[in-house]
Amino acid sequence: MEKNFIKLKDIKKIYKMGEIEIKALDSISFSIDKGEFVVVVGPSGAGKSTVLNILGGMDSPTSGELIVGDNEISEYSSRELTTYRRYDIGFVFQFYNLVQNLTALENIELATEICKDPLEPYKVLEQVGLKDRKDNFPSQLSGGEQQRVAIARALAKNPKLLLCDEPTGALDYNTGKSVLKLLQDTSRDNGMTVVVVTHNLAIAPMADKIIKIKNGKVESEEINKNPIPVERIEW
Ligand SMILES: Nc1ncnc2c1ncn2[C@@H]1O[C@H](COP(=O)(O)OP(=O)(O)OP(=O)(O)O)[C@@H](O)[C@H]1O
Repeated sequence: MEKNFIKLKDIKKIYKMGEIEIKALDSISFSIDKGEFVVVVGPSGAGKSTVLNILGGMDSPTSGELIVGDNEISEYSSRELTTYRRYDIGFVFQFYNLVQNLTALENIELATEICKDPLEPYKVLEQVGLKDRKDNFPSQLSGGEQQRVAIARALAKNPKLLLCDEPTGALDYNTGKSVLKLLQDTSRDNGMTVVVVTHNLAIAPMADKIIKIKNGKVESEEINKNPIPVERIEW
């Protein structure tokens, strides 16, 4: 595992709303190794989504540094950030965000069209257990299946980093578990660096590293030497 592949140093994010300043992130520092499965957990409003958006180049810090590999992302222009989002980052959102008039396979193909070194869309669909559903539209798939397509779409880009914002937020208990298992297996089997943001502290034991965030600060950072397979976690 490449140590400290991603580094956040004293990241602050202040949103100005007229006279009012909202400190979403108040000097956040932590690092992520290559291939690590990281869970970022904290209560609503803690700053989790802001961390994820900065990691993914969707937002820029007010101050501080974000380094990914040898690149200082926090210095990037908006054009460079576009390239970074396109080539280096896979996103998985709570509500899947699939294109409704494209099939499962077409959704994945569309994403790979703008990439440098994508994986074969059908193979990735097979990997997430959905090859038989390739010609189905999102409305013909269950929530869990749609989220699997969304994960396949993110993975097919062959990103350096997979970012997931409450990926099980819209799923029932067992479906949520199987989606988390897919993410955990993907990290293990493909050496993929995965960051999952959630308010559900119960899933923390499945992670290699747990970052707890509260009021825009890192409350604790814990390395888990023995991550538990998600199927053995109950909540
Ligand atoms: N674009 C924005 N403009 C103004 N304030 C914002 C903006 N985005 C986030 N905030 C504020 O920053 C703080 C952190 O928000 P963030 O969405 O990162 O929290 P979160 O931990 O992801 O919460 P949740 O679990 O509810 O999604 C909140 O007080 C939020 O209102």
